[in-house]
Amino acid sequence: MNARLSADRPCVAVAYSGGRDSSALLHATLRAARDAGVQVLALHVHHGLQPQADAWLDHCERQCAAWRRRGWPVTFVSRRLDLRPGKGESIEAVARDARYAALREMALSHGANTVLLAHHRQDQAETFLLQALRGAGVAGLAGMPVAVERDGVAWVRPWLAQPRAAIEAYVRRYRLRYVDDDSNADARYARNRLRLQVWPALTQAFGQAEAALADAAAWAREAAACLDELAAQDLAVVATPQGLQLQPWQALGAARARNALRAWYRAQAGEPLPASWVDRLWDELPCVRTGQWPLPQGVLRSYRGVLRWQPAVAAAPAGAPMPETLLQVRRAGRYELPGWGGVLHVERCDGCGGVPLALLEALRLVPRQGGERFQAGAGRPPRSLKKQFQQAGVPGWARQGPLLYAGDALVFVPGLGLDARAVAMPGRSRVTLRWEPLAPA
Ligand SMILES: Nc1ncnc2c1ncn2[C@@H]1O[C@H](COP(=O)(O)OP(=O)(O)OP(=O)(O)O)[C@@H](O)[C@H]1O
Repeated sequence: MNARLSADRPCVAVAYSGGRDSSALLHATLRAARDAGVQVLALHVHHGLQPQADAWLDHCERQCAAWRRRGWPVTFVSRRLDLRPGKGESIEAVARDARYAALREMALSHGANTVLLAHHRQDQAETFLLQALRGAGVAGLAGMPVAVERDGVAWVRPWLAQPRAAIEAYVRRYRLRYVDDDSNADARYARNRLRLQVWPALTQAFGQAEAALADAAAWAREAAACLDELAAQDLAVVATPQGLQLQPWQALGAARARNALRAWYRAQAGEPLPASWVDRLWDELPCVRTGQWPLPQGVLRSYRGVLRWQPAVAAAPAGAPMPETLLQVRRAGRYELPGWGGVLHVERCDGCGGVPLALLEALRLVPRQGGERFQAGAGRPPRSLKKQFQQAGVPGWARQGPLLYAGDALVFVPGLGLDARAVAMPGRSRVTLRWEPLAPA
């Protein structure tokens, strides 16, 4: 049942599993939408994991059809998933990610950019407890946000402050029909063990547990926001485009420095730094002048008081690629050189030095062999590469890229830049070069 949505009426989506909570939320949303002239999309995801999933989809579709016959503004949309978790992947996590992706895709393709989820106060309290039992920090203890914008969709949990009992009362009051998910009794899942074995005892001994734990999550959320702000202020001082400046970073003191490190790493690597790594780096960085710490997504390297992040390159499909020996550059852009483990960036710079673009038409890419001489600036003598690297403070691992020659003329050295003799060459359409090394996967 996929009635057409009218383009000129606002539209909101509800993630409708068919369970008690989302059935109540969809019902309440429809009652409000009916009078407000809003259309409602009921989005159902069939995970394809349990034998009953077909019956749940069927129930949801029929329930929406019944509401629609009553004149309620609902449109049912569903998506079947074909989940194939990789080795060692948690099926719960794979299903959750795929569910959110499917909900997003269904909502956006039907013109809704807000999706309502039926999480309530007990869900939030449980999340807080589960995070605490995993030893989470404040960001984890903060639990779920009431509203968050992600990938073009506003995910909203209008009932996050509602006690579970209020939703049960609503379901009784309107005699709503819903499906029961048997997997909720599966004790392999931590949330189910908490719900079945711990929650009844906890609430019996502490009557206010649900409200108190949800309040604690709200405090943690506020604290996490303060820590993010503090990290941003500290990083404005101790982080530069080169990396984290270790001396001022240590001077922040343990708590602030570790908080800043976590935020800096997240910004660099796009994922959180595990707590054990924060401890390790805090212990080791002050004692090591030059060091490297390989992580799954790349490598952290310290050199001359600066901590840098080098992301890993994607693994080559078959064996390591051979270093490229020739490169034709006819326009500005990004030239990937997997054999050299990096990317050459060619950027236009008319009127600001640089080398003529025409010089780069047939570049030779050559490894260091010793004895090369590089001229760092106009009027300065060419000197050995080794001396130039030392003087410029280029760490050993950043000296690995290819030397670029036009004929026999050295044009560019990763870490040092353009040779002044090439810069002196006449020609229009000038460009600068930049080498971005990528760590091996
Ligand atoms: N298969 C699904 N299809 C659509 N939305 C879903 C699905 N599963 C979960 N959701 C949405 O995510 C919310 C949280 O899901 P979760 O499984 O944690 O809760 P639940 O207690 O099973 O909720 P409900 O009682 O509504 O099924 C649900 O209330 C619903 O809004």
